[in-house]
Amino acid sequence: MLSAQLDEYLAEMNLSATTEQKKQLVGFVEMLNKWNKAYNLTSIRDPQQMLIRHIMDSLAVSKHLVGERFIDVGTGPGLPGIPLAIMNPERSFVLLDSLGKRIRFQKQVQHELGIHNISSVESRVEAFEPEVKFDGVLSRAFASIEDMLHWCHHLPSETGCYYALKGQLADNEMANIPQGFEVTDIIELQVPRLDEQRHLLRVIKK
Ligand SMILES: C[S@@+](CC[C@H](N)C(=O)[O-])C[C@H]1O[C@@H](n2cnc3c(N)ncnc32)[C@H](O)[C@@H]1O
Repeated sequence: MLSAQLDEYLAEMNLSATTEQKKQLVGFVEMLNKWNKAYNLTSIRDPQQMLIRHIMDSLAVSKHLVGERFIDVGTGPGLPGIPLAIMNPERSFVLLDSLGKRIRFQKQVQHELGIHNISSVESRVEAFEPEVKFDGVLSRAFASIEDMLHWCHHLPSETGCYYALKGQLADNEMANIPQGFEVTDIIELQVPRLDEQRHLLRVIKK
């Protein structure tokens, strides 16, 4: 059931996946569903809705990414980082969250599903000092854009940028982009079976 739906949604989004990648995406939904009862990972309880609201929602940004090294800050159970890592095996993803139980879940996903291009870090983002900076700093449902840019100012490389996954854009949020940063793109995203606004904001340091 889930895999038939996944095939349909991937085709609608014009994304192609190998049998192994599809197995991993469905496996991730199944693990979210199983661990959710004990770990409270997401308020969405129905696996079919998880597929739409978590997996496809994350994958909607896949074709807009540029570069090789990414960090997903406030990733929670690994969103959007894990679906993006599965579909972009040539890129690496650091999944950062301050809550230990979410990190434990991600490590189990990595182990059970054999995802080799992710590493999980338990830290507050403000305290995390990476050895090598990132081409892309991603976040979904993490903070206002203003706070995200303040807290993550030390993470992108010279040519790196921020990708903020947003629902409806709030005027006051857009008016509060801190000095020294510039929104270069506002991209409307389409997620199959989701009749809600989704946007991707790309921001650079000026
Ligand atoms: C609402 S959840 C969003 C999870 C996921 N990105 C998603 O889209 O479902 C926000 C996450 O940010 C984490 N978080 C909040 N403040 C943080 C900080 N300063 N540093 C690292 N993680 C933080 C929380 O532990 C939580 O898992």
